[in-house]
Order: sequence, then structure tokens, then C-alpha cells
Amino acid sequence: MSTAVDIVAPGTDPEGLDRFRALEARQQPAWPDADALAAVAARLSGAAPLVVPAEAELLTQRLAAAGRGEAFLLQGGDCAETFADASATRIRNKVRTILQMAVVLTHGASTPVVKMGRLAGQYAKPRSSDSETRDGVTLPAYRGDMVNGHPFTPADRAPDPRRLEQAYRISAATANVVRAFTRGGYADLRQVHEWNRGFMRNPAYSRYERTATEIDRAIRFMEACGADFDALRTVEFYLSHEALILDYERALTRVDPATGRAYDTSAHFLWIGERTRQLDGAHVEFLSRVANPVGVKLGPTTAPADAIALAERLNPDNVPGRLTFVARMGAGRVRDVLPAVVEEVTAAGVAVTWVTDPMHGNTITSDSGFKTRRFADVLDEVTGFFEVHRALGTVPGGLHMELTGDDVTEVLGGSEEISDDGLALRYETLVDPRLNHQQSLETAFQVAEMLTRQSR
Ligand SMILES: O=C[C@H](O)[C@H](O)COP(=O)(O)O
Ligand SMILES: C=C(OP(=O)(O)O)C(=O)O
Repeated sequence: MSTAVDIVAPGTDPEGLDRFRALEARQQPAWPDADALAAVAARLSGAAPLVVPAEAELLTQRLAAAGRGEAFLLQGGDCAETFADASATRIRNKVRTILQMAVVLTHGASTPVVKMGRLAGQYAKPRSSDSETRDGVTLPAYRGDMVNGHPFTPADRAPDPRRLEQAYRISAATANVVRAFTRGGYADLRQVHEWNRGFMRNPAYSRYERTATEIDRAIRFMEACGADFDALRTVEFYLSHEALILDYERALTRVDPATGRAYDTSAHFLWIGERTRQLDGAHVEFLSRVANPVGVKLGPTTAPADAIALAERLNPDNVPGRLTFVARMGAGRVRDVLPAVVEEVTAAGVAVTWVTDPMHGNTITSDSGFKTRRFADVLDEVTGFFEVHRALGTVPGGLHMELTGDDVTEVLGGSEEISDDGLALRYETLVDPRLNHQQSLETAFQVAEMLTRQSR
């Protein structure tokens, strides 16, 4: 397996990497200046990769294990990362939250947890509407910092291809910080457990005492057995984002000279969103050409035949770990829609890792006008996802969450009971509401309990 990467010679397309250009690509910005975009893409095509093929291949193996029930995926991070928030503190808080959740889930699942951030590249968002109108003024919708700015002015909202390069640079810096944190002792199991004990000191979470005590005992047992905690100080941590802006993803795609296979080196794992998963669309075509593990979001309108056709396009060789289906059907629909999809995909012999995203099917507008979600709905969708798999004898392979390591107030409920009035206190997201640090940990404890019940 090689860690080297080559640049495809200009004007050639041996891998079919440019075929997507002939197809409809939804959710792309209306870039005002095609020459400026081409110049940026050319520069990015010569830039250093953010990840290397060997890492993507290892992740494929990890996801295959999650598909077999021998590991569990935890994928989490911002709805939309912002350039302004790419500080070491904010990145550390997110990584810390994911590590804390992972310890709890590892205990519940009794299997390794594959840790993955929506991080170092989650800078582009699909939107319901191309434009936004305020007080009679209509401007392009905010599509993520990779495309335009959030302030409601014509200058900020104009798509600017120079932002693609900025996104690349900030992704590289973020990836560097993540690697430093996860390889430099920050992920020490004993330290992560100590943080979780801090969380448990809040009486609001006393119901999780039993699980926390069990984890405590397990760690002490390991210590007593002479476990080499120093050897466990480094954790694998993978990077992912939605492969939305195809000019960016294409520019960062390289061919591994050792294998001749193309890798999108912008992240280890890329996913196709619910709004761009058309079988004959540009996103499916492009990701069918790269060798990274890929995901597809499946919303409540997904027919079993759609899922099978997507698998045939994206994973024709049926390689385990190559394809992850991320079901985001909503708490009210998951128990009705998911069973037939899982059943028929399984009957077709399709190798897939099933993951739940309990966020995107549960978005509501609160009475006070905030775009939010109810914590109870989030947990209910995860419960439904587990119930479906349990009934079918299939494997619930992981969790995909919008979360932050900070103390925001964007999702209603949780043991600290964020109310509609409370949302205004620290509502910081620029697009969708995220679980805060405490709600994220609470989710991990609840899911760990579900996993424990499932394994009995
Ligand atoms: O994160 C998902 C989508 O980008 C988001 O829900 C779209 O939001 P909108 O309906 O506000 O455009
Ligand atoms: C837009 C997203 O999700 P979906 O495609 O499922 O709506 C997302 O995960 O950011």
C-alpha cells in the first residue's frame, strides 16, 4: 500500500474523474467568474494532499468491521465548520467530546469505536433555497464558508472561488491540530475517563452513574492486569465531510501511482447528501471514481431499489467498508421506512455499513423561531434504528451526529432541559442546530445502554 500521490497529467482523464462534468450537479454555487474558479482549481490540483491513500484504505477496513458488528462508528462534528472557529481551543473541544463519547460507546458496544470528525473540510452546505430574503432584499443563500460569507451583504454572499483555497488551508491546519491532539497523549484513556467523571459530577446526569462506575471498574481492571496505557495514548481519528462542491473535490483528487487508483485526498471519508444522491447525478458519478470509503445519506423517501442501485453504482465490486448508508429518516418515519430498505438491501447481498444520523430528519422551527431539534427525537430515532436492526438480525454500525464541544444552546431538551426561551442564550450555528458538549455525552451514555441491551 502506498502513501505517495501523483497529479493526473493535465488534459488526460484515465480514471474518468471528469465525467461528472457532463452531468447535472445540484447544489453548486453560481460562481460569478469561471476563469477565477479555473485558476483556483489549477492551484489546488498541485497542492499537497490532506490525507494519504493508506489511511483511507485502513478506514475502509475499519468500516467493514463496523458493518460486521466488530466495531462501531462514531462520526460527529459541526453542521458547518467556519473559518473563524478553526481555533485550537474549539478544535480541541470537538476532539475531546468525540473521544469522551467514544470511551462510553466502547464500553457499551464492547468493540472498538472508529472515531471520525465532521472536521477539517465541512465547509459547504446544501440549502433548501438558493436565496434568502430579508426586509425585501434578496441575496444568495449562505452555502458555507467554502463558498460565501454569512453576513447578509451582497459582497459577503457573492460566491468567491478564492474561498476554496482558504478552505483547503484551514482544513490543513485543522487536520494538523487534530493529528497533534490524537497522537500526543491527549487521547490517553485514563485522562478521557477523568473528563467523563467531571461530567458525571453534575447531578443532572446521575442516572448514568452505573455505566460510569462500570467503565471505572473496567479501567482499574485493565490497570491491574498491567495494560500498557502508554501504548494506548495514540488513537486513529479520521476526517470526513460532505463531498458537495465538486470543483474542490476534483482538484484534490490524486492517483496513487502504486495502484493506479484515484483518492479524493480532501478527507478520509466523503459522503453524498440527501439532496445530491441522484443516481444519474454528478455527485454519485464522481464518488464512484474514487477509492475512499464513501457514505450516502438516505432520507425518508428512499425506496429499497434506490439504495440497491446506489450500491451497484458506488460499490460494484461489493467491497465491505467501501459503502456506508447513513439513514436520516426522522424519529417518526424510521420504524416505517427503514425496515424494507435494510431487508431488501440485505437480501440483495449488498455489503454495507448501516449508520444512523438522528439529526437531519428531526429539524423543526421552535415557537420562538429558532431552527432546532428535540433531544428526545434524536434519541428516539437512534432507538428506532436499533429496533429495526434488532428485528431483522442486521448490524447497526454507527452514529452520525451534528455536535460541538462547546456549551451552545441549539437543541431543545436533554437532562439540563434547554427550553425554547433558552435557545437564544448561545445559539451560534450558522445553519443547523448541534448537540452541545453535555448533550453529546448524554447521547453516548444512552446509546451505550442501547448497545449493551442489544448484545444481551
Ligand atoms: O444540514 C443540512 C442542510 O444543509 C440544511 O438542513 C439545509 O437547511 P435549510 O433548509 O435552512 O436550507
Ligand atoms: C446536509 C446534511 O445532511 P443531509 O444530506 O442528510 O440533509 C449534513 O449532514 O450536513
